[in-house]
Amino acid sequence: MSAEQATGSSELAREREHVALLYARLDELRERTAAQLDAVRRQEVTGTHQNRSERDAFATLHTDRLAQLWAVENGLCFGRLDRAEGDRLYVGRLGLSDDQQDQLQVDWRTPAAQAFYRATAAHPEGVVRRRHISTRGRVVTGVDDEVLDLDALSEADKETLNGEAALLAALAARRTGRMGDIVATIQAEQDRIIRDELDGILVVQGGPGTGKTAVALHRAAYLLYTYRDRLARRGVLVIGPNPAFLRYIEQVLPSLGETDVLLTSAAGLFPGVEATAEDEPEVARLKGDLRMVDVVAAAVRDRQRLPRGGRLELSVDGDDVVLDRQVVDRARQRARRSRRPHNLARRTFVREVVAALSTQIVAKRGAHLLDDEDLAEIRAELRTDPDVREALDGLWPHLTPQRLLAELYADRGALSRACRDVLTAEETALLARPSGSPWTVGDVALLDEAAELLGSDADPDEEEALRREQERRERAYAEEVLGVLGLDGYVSAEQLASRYAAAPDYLTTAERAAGDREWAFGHVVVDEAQELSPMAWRLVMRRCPTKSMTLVGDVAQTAALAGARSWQEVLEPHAGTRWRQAELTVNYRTPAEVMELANRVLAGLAPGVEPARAVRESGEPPVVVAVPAGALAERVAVAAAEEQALVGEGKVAVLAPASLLPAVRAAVAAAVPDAVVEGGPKALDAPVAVLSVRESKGLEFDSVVVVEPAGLVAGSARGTSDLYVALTRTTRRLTVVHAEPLPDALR
Ligand SMILES: Nc1ncnc2c1ncn2[C@@H]1O[C@H](COP(=O)(O)OP(=O)(O)OP(=O)(O)O)[C@@H](O)[C@H]1O
Repeated sequence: MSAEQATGSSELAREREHVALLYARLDELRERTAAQLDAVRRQEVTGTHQNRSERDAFATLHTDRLAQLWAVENGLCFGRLDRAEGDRLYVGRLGLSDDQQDQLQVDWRTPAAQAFYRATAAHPEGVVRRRHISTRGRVVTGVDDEVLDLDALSEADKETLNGEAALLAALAARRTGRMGDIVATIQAEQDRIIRDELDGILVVQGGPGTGKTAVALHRAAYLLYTYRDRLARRGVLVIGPNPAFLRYIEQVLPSLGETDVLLTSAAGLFPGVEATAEDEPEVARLKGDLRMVDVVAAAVRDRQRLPRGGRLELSVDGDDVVLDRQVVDRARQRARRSRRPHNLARRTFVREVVAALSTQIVAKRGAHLLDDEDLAEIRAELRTDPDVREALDGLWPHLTPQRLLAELYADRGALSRACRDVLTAEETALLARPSGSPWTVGDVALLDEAAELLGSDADPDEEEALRREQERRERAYAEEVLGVLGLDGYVSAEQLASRYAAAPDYLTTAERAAGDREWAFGHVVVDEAQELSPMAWRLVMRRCPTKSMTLVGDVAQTAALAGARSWQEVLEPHAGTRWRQAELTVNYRTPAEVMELANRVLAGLAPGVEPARAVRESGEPPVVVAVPAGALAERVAVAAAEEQALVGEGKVAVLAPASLLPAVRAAVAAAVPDAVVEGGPKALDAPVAVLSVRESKGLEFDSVVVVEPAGLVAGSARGTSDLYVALTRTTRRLTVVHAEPLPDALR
């Protein structure tokens, strides 16, 4: 054994000892928290409502803490800083101290840990040595040192250096189909974004593989840690491009110890609707166009009608009454003038119509024979009369956003009235579809727009009845409690009841936020933000009135026709110039050999955009295979099988243009028995997956087979972006199979 190896192994032994101490402490805290939770749970469930709510709040607290303690099992400690003052600071997934309050390690999000990510030899920030500690399970497997200040190192310390960069080791790892966290190897330009201030809109622009997704998720964890008071109650919303992508990233935040985050795709942003379908690209573009604001508003007004034929004749309890155009028109004007949303303004409309009808009845029955009570009774009768209700529903129906939109799409007449002066006849025709069609992603923003104009979902009459019933029950319960406690006279039943009504419920913040369209999040993170349409941006802005947001994306990768071409264009209507932009410039995913090819596509696509610098080479240049047209799908299947054999436990993706997908899927399914040939979350776990480029957004694989680049380019108006996205999904190997001539950039 050389002297160097000897010091290396004694350093290893020293870190093993410290890490064992950390795990022992972790186990102790887990046991203690579990015991506390157990004790809370065993408490008697009887007692006052306040006691019960306190008990539940403690139970939630301990459960969250326990979840956090379990989430940090892997890689609990990953670094050490030796500082110029002579002390040592261990950095890990959460802060730990012993019973004497001596710090054993600090959380990676604390200000003290910042130097672990930012210190360089030029700016050492008081750090002499940075040590990366690698572990497998609970065992330390290696230490890797960077010396930032050689002068400050003692002779003995100089001899304890270990080589090999932790970052490159992390990047060379096989892909598992799930994103991992990068706490141990966050780079300085990423750290600056992660720790940027909470307020305002931060746009993170970066090429493929620059860590935008990783940075966005770590920023969410950092913000929740640093601004806990402000964010824990309101929660953080993370929006990703599709369900497969959400599956891909869902473990990152819990592994960082954060649970109060709602992850959703654009399809899930309207509570109660799961948009399962996709529109044709042209339809999606139209639904994302800001002109739809006027279309939805016109559709709502179109449901506020005058009687067909000028009058409606009704019979109320034997009395004939007439609802004519003039009466309805006056009621409609008053209701519209209230400037309240449609469903709330309906109250005014109903009141006006009922007043007019009751005047007719009073005149018939003889005004001098009726007192106020009779009048109130007539009005109540009118409100509940089935004929009157039907007439009111025809003239000013109570509407949910779903009903408004579904009925609009299915009714050519209503559609052309709503789109008149706004859309062309061809555009209007694009929106038509049969009733009962599934909701599409493009509908979500329109539903939200409609919800704003319609107001509260519940029928106001029903809502009022429900509210009264709940109040009655709360009062009855409060009276009972007062009786049992013998508190009569000290507290009134009303006071007690209002206490109950204000008591919080015990869902997590994320659970409560998920079901509430009007929930205002404390911070919103949007990944692949370039894909959102102008209509979708209106929805997103409504979810965060304080406009504290992190938007990450790449305008060179935009696939949606309604998506962004520039950040200024997207944000102008919502924030003017009040937003800031940061750039990520290093590609951690795609090897230099592949980027050389992809950057030629980028140059034609976005001439001004500086390509990201690939951080490593794989030593494996891309392979281009030309085949006769008839043999394309079979050759792709052969390539997929070969790649599967080559990457072993890793992941292979075949990315094909939509027009070729059916043939490629059939061929690959026949040649590779355990391939998954449809998109969606299942594809992540498959050794070989066949996907459209859209389905592969944001994901990465050890080996990628790109099928027919010319077909990808011709496949949509943003086809060149699709090709660029496809070429940049690989972490190691790239094969291009084509029958048509290659696009110029790839020749
Ligand atoms: N500092 C880092 N340490 C280790 N791995 C990193 C680091 N930064 C990024 N990576 C890895 O690089 C890969 C690409 O990151 P990510 O998916 O976040 O990039 P992206 O910018 O969102 O890419 P795209 O726009 O192509 O979807 C991931 O595997 C990620 O874990």
